[in-house]
Amino acid sequence: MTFPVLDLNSVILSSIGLALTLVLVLLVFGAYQQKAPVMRWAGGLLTLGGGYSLYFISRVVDMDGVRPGYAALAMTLAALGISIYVNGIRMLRGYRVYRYRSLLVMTILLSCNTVMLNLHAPVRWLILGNLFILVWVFVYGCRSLAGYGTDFVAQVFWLCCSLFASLSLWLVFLMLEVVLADEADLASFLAWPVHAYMAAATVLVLMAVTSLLLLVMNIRTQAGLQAMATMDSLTGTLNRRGLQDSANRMQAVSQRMALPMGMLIVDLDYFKKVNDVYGHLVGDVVLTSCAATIRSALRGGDVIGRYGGEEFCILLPNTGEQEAMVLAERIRRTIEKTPVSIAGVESMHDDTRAIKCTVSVGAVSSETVGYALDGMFAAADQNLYKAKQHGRNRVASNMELLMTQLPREISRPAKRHARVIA
Ligand SMILES: Nc1nc2c(ncn2[C@@H]2O[C@H](COP(=O)(O)OP(=O)(O)OP(=O)(O)O)[C@@H](O)[C@H]2O)c(=O)[nH]1
Repeated sequence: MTFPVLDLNSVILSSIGLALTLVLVLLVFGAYQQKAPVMRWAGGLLTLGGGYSLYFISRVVDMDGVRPGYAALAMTLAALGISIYVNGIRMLRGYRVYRYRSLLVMTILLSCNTVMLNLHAPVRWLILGNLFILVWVFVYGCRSLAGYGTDFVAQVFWLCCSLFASLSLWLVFLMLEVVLADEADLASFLAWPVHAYMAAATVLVLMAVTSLLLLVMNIRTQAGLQAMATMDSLTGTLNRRGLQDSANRMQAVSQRMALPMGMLIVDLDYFKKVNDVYGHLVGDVVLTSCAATIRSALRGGDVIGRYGGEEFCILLPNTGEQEAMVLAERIRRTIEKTPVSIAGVESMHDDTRAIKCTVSVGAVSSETVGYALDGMFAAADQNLYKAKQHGRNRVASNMELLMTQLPREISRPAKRHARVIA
């Protein structure tokens, strides 16, 4: 077995490359530490540009054998540029910078280049090898930007993007080789290797795929933002804004179709005590759990949202006041008989395992107050106040003689507990 002879030029160039890279890395990750992220981003682009300029210079100037060394150095700089670029974007987006990983990539790149140079590998091999690493750096960086590998579509998107980028670069190299060659003419252009055409076709396909994926990602982002803007993060119900949107839609449809629309405002009783006695963590668990319990008592089509701190509003399509009362009573009873488990939650009373909760409900429907939403909200609030005034853990509506008008499902328990107030 014969060992390759060390090429002095390559070793010197690689060492210069290593030193330069280290200096640049230190510069960027050290001195730039306190400066604006956009500096890193711009620095990355500049380094990238510098790397490729160096490569092109090495292609134009005839340097007898030294050329591969320059190509390797240029590619290393290019990878460094991409690395800084990705880190710059990470900073702009408020993520942590990959310091040591970037250094690792640079070291691997330089080691590979040095080995390849000492093996007297042809320039094209060197370019391909480096492009491969560039792809890796780019994919790795972009993967992290796309959310640490959680979103498959984002991953595929960035993979396609990086393949697209590296294939495009390769095509540019091939094209420049033809243009820079002495015999550059149409014949030599047409005599391009088949793989160049294949690469071109792949680039086009990748372009289409990436555009499509970008579209999907944008739609998803839009949907995510929409959800974030209209959802209450604690309870998973709609927030006030989402509730208002839904109420507007439901009101418009109900009015157009001359259907009744119901509304309930459900308020947890003595919730302040829960917070004071058990702490806010338990309070949050109670809120979340009650929201889930209320949701379980609703029908498909009913809409629930968090109206205030411990208040929920429920919109009921095609529901008159009697039916609204039935539902309100069902919610009241369900909450009453479903204690909230707080096992495992950090509490100020470690011996308590479950908390019994009750709710008061104000019910209203368009039948008694009309379709104007402000009027409905106000009336439901007033009824809630009435329920609280009469001792809590009960339901109140605008209707008179409610007890006799209620259907059987509610009238018996309602009579028994005398909790429904007209
Ligand atoms: N843990 C927690 N507490 C909240 C949240 N939002 C509001 N609160 C608390 O809910 C409590 C509401 O107290 P009050 O308005 O006095 O109502 P209450 O104690 O339920 O009394 P009544 O409604 O009259 O029965 C306050 O202590 C708020 O701090 C929340 O998101 N999490």
